[in-house]
Parts: sequence; structure tokens; C-alpha cells
Amino acid sequence: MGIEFEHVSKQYPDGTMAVEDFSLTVPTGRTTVLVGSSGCGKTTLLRMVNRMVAPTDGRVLIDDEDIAGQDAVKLRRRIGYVMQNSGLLPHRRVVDNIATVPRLNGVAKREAQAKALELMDLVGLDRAMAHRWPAQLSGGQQQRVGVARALASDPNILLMDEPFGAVDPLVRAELQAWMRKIQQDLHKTVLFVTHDIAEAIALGDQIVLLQKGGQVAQSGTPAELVANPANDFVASFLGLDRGELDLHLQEGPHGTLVVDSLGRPAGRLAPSGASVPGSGGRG
Ligand SMILES: Nc1ncnc2c1ncn2[C@@H]1O[C@H](COP(=O)(O)OP(=O)(O)OP(=O)(O)O)[C@@H](O)[C@H]1O
Repeated sequence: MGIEFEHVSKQYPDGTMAVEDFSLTVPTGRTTVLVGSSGCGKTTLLRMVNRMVAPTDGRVLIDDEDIAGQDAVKLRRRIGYVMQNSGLLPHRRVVDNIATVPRLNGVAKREAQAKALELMDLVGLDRAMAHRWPAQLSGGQQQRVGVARALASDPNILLMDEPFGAVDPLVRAELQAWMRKIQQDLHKTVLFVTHDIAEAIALGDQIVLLQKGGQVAQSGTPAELVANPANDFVASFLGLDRGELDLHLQEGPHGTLVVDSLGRPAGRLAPSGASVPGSGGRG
């Protein structure tokens, strides 16, 4: 299921022009990351896809169909949506939170709960947590429940709005690695919003770097952006102007190390002939 933004704009009632003439094709089965500073219009664009925000101009198409003419409630039930603070219902146990949308779609309780337990396995949550309340989980666990809930009706499209923004850096890195892994199997059409360029590089098949008003500074694969930043803004956002992505080889008593711009080891050189894992799937 591909998503197409066609010359969309959004002016809020108070006059704020959040997005102006934005166009983008979000390819099926890949992860597209919208990245940019606070207020550049990322959330506004994401919410246009499930009609939580209506464009004041332009169209959003899913599988070549204008969503403006579609029933908003039905549309939302077939699109997974993960928010920064997980948005779990505090008075429903974990298993029932995950089963929310299938239950609304008329799936029997027992069946919906059985599926919810399978999803807990998928997102790496112990089934023993099924009957806890959301408040009894850590932030990282709550986000996993949020992802499980978004996947519960088996949507083709997953919208993720800074889903890992509120967890500590270690858990965040763990969730990113896990996200990459499950996406290899699930192949959802993911539209992911973040202000963190490292997260965009870690997760995106395609990165769309935005400036104020939803203006596209550059879009492309992570490799394309890092290798050929379109202008100074992109280079600066990537940290290239400060050497932040520069890696160096350093000979030492333990052999050759790859070190980052601060001289910290980023890794070691792989034996010659070793291939890059997963390099076939990502650009
Ligand atoms: N309901 C609203 N009414 C008026 N202005 C709004 C509304 N929602 C967002 N805006 C404004 O529109 C612009 C874009 O906001 P948006 O939330 O889409 O940006 P963002 O890139 O997601 O920001 P952040 O990373 O801080 O979440 C901002 O200037 C914001 O203040």
C-alpha cells in the first residue's frame, strides 16, 4: 500500500502555515522517515494520512484513492498509529489494550486476546505482563505495547510519531534494532517521524529531511544524504560540517580500530571478505 502526498498544504485556523505545497511518494513495504526540527510540520503530515488533520489544499492518496472521500473511522482502523507516549488506555490491561481495534472491528474477545498474546511475543514482551496495567510497565515496555496495538488489526500502513522519543538512549537503541528486525519480516509501509537524524539513518530506507513549512531540504536513502548532502542545511543537520559522522582508522597495540570524531572506538575492521549483514535490503 503506497501513500501519495500531492501538493498538500495545511493552514491552521489561527493562520499558521504548517505545511506548504508538499509532495511525496511513500513506497509500499518500506520505511520512510520524516526528519526535521521541531515545528517543521512532521506531525501535521503524518496525521493527514489517517485524516486526523485535513489538508487545506492538495490530496493524500492511498493505493491511488483519495482518502478525503473515505470513511475516517474505517480508514483509521486499517492504519496502525503509534504515538510518543504510547497512548495506551490506562484502565485497560495490556492484553485488552492490544486487542482494542480488533474488538472494535467485531472480533470475538477470546480470539482477539489470543492474537494479542502472539503480538506480545512478536514485540518481545513476556506474556506474564498481559494482565498488568499500563502504569505498571517501563516506558520502553509501554512503547512495545503501543506497537503491538498498532499491529493488531494487521494494517499495511504503520504511522509512527516519535515512538521512541521518550525512552532513555540505551532502550531507544534497542527498540530501533528491534524495529529494523521486525520490519524485515513484516514489510509494512511505515511512515516514521523523528527529529533525531541518527534514528532516521538507523531506520529509514528513505529519509525526507524537512525544513519549516514542510519544505523538503533533501530526500533519498541514508547513503545518498550522507554521501551527497544537497546543501549546507543538510550537511549541518547531518553533523557533517562538524565532522560528527567522520570515522577514521587508528592503528594501535590491539590492531586497527575504527574510531569516531572524538577518537572513541566505533568498531573494528571486519576480516577482509566479510559482507555487510542485510546490505541487500537497504540502500
Ligand atoms: N492545532 C494547531 N493550531 C495551530 N497551529 C498548529 C496546530 N498544530 C500544529 N501547529 C503549528 O504548525 C506547525 C507544525 O507543527 P507540527 O506539530 O506538525 O510540527 P512537528 O515538526 O511535528 O513538530 P514537533 O517535532 O515539535 O512535534 C508548528 O508551527 C505548530 O505550532
